[in-house]
Amino acid sequence: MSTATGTGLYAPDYRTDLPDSPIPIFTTVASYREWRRKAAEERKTVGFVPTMGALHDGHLSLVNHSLANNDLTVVSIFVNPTQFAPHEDLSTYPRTLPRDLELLSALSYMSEARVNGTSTAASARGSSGYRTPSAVFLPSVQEMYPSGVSQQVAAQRGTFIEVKGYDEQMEGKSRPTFFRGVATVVTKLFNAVEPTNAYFGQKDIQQGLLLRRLARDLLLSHPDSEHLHIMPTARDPVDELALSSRNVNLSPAERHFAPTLYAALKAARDSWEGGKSKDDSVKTAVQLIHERSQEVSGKVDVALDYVDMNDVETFDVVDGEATSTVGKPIILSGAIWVGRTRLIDNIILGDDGTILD
Ligand SMILES: Nc1ncnc2c1ncn2[C@@H]1O[C@H](COP(=O)(O)OP(=O)(O)OP(=O)(O)O)[C@@H](O)[C@H]1O
Ligand SMILES: CC(C)(CO)[C@@H](O)C(=O)[O-]
Ligand code: BAL
Repeated sequence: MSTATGTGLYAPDYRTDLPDSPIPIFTTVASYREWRRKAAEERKTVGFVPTMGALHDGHLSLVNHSLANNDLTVVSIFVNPTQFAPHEDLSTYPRTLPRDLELLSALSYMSEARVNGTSTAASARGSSGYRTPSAVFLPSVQEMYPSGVSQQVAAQRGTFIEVKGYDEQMEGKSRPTFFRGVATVVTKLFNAVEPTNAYFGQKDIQQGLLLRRLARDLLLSHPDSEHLHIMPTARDPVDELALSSRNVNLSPAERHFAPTLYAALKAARDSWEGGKSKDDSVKTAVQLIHERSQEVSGKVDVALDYVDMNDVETFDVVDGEATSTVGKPIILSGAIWVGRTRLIDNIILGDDGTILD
């Protein structure tokens, strides 16, 4: 696999060196559109799971949701340079395409028609009743950014999308150019892929909600905001660490510590649901992270980025002493550095059924 060193963007050129895969791979927008046109002629629904690769069971849970609810399922793998700040980990972001393709190829969903033993299988693959991922979209950096690309906002040229007022809290506060990059690339991916439904993970809750707003504000139809689904976070079955591509970068000691973030959020949730103020609830989480980091001092470097509670609609920070917001959905989220790996997680307090699918 060659590296497009000329761009300095650590972009493998998959068009020249593609691993074998039983799933059709489209490396250009034109070739994908040809396939998409046929799907439209056949009136097939298309589910879409955008990813940056290094797939894990969290991604696969999104793909399984798509397989269950659409005739066809497209997965994109694109490590988007513009959502990484210049000092962030674009160069070391895990890239595991051959394994990603193997994992996707092993997925299979038995459609209801097959389960019920009827012969009217609404299947994506002939009449067998089994649905498997239909296509992998693997665009190049050059095609995704025809006007050129830079991680430095000041040096960027061409069209970028910003979702004003919703990209500066929580993750946006720590990563001020992150959502500009995400909103831009996802708009491009939506334009190329033209999905009926798109699937995102709760682990990146601000991203999912911001993209719903983008779909609404830009009057998108593929997908419209109601077809942009946010699915629950998949976790390690034993210690509940949120699955994440970057977890592979954790040392054994760091991996052991990593579930502390979710434990801290759960402690804050219990405090809040027990009637304590927002300030006290957040303090409970921060205290737990602090105590556990003392226990591993000298072995694991831990740095708290933030723990906060934000309104699910406006993303405004919940008023410090208020308990009057109980009953209204709130994002309780946090980020910590464990060694050189930044972990994020969240819990929705009082989800009223409008946030997660
Ligand atoms: N544990 C998870 N459960 C459900 N969805 C997830 C999980 N982790 C990631 N996703 C979702 O998968 C999609 C692609 O995410 P991405 O490729 O960035 O993986 P990631 O694990 O979030 O990587 P990173 O290490 O960058 O956080 C996003 O919609 C993301 O929210
Ligand atoms: C949505 C996304 C694929 C855009 O690059 C990325 O932010 C991610 O994987 O969460
Ligand atoms: N899932 C979030 C991708 C990122 O951190 O860049």
